[in-house]
Amino acid sequence: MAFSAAVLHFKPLSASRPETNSTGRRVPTKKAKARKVKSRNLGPQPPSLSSTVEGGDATTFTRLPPRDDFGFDSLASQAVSEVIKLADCKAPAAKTKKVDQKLGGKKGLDSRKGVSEEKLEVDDDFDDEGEGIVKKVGFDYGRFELYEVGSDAEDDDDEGDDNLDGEEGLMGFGDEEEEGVMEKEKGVPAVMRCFDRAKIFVKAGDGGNGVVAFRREKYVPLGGPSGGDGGRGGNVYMEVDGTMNSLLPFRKSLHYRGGRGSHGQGQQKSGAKGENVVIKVPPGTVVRESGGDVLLELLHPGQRALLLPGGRGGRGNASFKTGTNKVPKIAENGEEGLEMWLELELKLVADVGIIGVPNAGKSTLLSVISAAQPTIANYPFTTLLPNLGVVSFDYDASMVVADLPGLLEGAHRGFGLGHEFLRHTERCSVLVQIVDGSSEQPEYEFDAVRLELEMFNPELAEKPYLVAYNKMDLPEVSEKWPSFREALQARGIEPFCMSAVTRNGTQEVTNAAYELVQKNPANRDGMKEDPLDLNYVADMMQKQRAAPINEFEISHDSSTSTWHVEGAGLQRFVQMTNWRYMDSDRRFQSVLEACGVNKSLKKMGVKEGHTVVVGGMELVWYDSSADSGHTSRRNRAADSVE
Ligand SMILES: Nc1nc2c(ncn2[C@@H]2O[C@H](COP(=O)(O)OP(=O)(O)OP(=O)(O)O)[C@@H](O)[C@H]2O)c(=O)[nH]1
Ligand SMILES: [Mg+2]
Repeated sequence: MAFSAAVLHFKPLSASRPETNSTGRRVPTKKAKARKVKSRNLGPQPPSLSSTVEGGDATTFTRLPPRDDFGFDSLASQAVSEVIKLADCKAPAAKTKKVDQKLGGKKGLDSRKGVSEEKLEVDDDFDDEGEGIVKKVGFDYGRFELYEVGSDAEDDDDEGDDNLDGEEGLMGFGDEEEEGVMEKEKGVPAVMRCFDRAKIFVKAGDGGNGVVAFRREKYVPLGGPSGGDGGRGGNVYMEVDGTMNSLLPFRKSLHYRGGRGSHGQGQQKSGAKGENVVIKVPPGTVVRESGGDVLLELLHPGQRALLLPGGRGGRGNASFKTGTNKVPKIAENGEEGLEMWLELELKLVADVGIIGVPNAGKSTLLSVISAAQPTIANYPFTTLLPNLGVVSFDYDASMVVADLPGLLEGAHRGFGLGHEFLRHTERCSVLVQIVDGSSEQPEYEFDAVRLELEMFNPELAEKPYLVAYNKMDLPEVSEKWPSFREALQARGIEPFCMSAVTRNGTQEVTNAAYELVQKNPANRDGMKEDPLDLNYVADMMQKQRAAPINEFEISHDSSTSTWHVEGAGLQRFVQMTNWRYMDSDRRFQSVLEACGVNKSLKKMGVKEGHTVVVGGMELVWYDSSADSGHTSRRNRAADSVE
């Protein structure tokens, strides 16, 4: 019980050390009770739920006080917070489901039935207006312009009219229209929104606690400390799974937590490691910290990145044995695992992207040049989610081709399937633009799609591309081919013609696309760019966490006479301090002294009785140079123990 007077400046309020007598039994005192009532909880509490519960198993060898000394009130409060956490987790999921159902039901864009319902509703009211637009913009999208009218009519009539105004429709858009864009995106069915975006919560496992134990064996007197270390918490990994092609699985599972490390045991047994969590994502996934920067881009199947390392296991008392302290009664809590919210975004990784207005024959082309079997039908927006196909050539070469959903005027502002899929073209090295030969004015259609690309992202318009005029098997289409060809040749573009249905000319288009892919290694390389160190995120986190303990900041609130000492290293030290053990207090004091906290506080003018908050732990300052000096403090300390 000999406390070093020179270091005892603080007395922890929020986690009082259990009072014990020389046999290790707890002797409750009035003072101890009073202190318990006074204690305040700020931030993370040093004694954790599991340390109290699970650590109990290992205490058969120890001189720990009985559990009820320090357990139940904190246990109860922890249990409650656990329940709240679970409820919190469920709430957003339930909410999302409701919203999804609502949107799916109303807009009905994700089913064929929904599409026809929407059209019927709109056809009666807006038929005339619809035709007007078609003439103004100069090409016929068939009936799909009615989506715009329908969704606008529902949300905001005026805005809908603006958007349908031909000239403005392509170029002009002000703030009001920008707001409209947001509304448009909300109208996209959930399955499409979740196809390439997700938000998830990840948490690495907490480390297990170390324990205090002593060797008890016949014929081995004074066996010495034998408390084992806690096990490491489970890591969180992210791995690219080549068989996945969307982020839809994340709609249902939002939370990913590494397993907790087991606590140490007597006889120097270390706890087992916590279970790792591996989050599978499709190739082309971009990982961002929620609302922050890009952390990772995962492109190739099999790539595995360590995102969050599990918390370190706390050391048992066997690790604290020194020449001067052969019976250490101290062990650490396991380190808490890091946690964060992540935003995932999927950008398709394909060599060639097939773009064009709805119904142009994009899916038909993919189906004839690759083994992919996308849905093909004679109505716009058959393709809602991109399809990927691998085109193999005779000479052991292949390329990945993506059939993207139809683009229409205003797509850059979110119309039609808008932003959702323009983004996918960003990763393609080469674009193949299919022009629907059966449309009234194919040249206008060609221009409109190019304009949309440019408006969304000028870099897209600069990508190498080729033009394929489709549906040549129809007589009226082949009639228009010479004029279309001339129009494009006049602008220095040499278009291809083909019939996707009869496969005439498709081979030429694929060969030309492959040549373009080969000629543009820059794009291809850019796409396959690998971050060399996939564990960079974990390293960064680890670095932040391992901040030196002597790096801290002190702020003073004079109205409440409170001093706040903040630093990542200190915070971690406080979290890992297990206040149940007798020597923890002493170690805590000496660390504060050694890392310069006491000195800095004295310099800044801390006075006896002031509150000092260190890493969420609230303490009261006792001045060592006060009248009665060391002796009185020693007495006070002795009082509280005996
Ligand atoms: N006659 C003829 N019809 C074609 C040709 N290519 C496609 N079609 C037809 O055009 C319609 C639309 O074809 P899709 O391949 O679904 O068109 P898409 O561009 O994928 O359409 P979305 O997915 O809605 O954007 C289908 O009925 C096809 O049979 C062609 O070369 N000739
Ligand atoms: Mg399609």
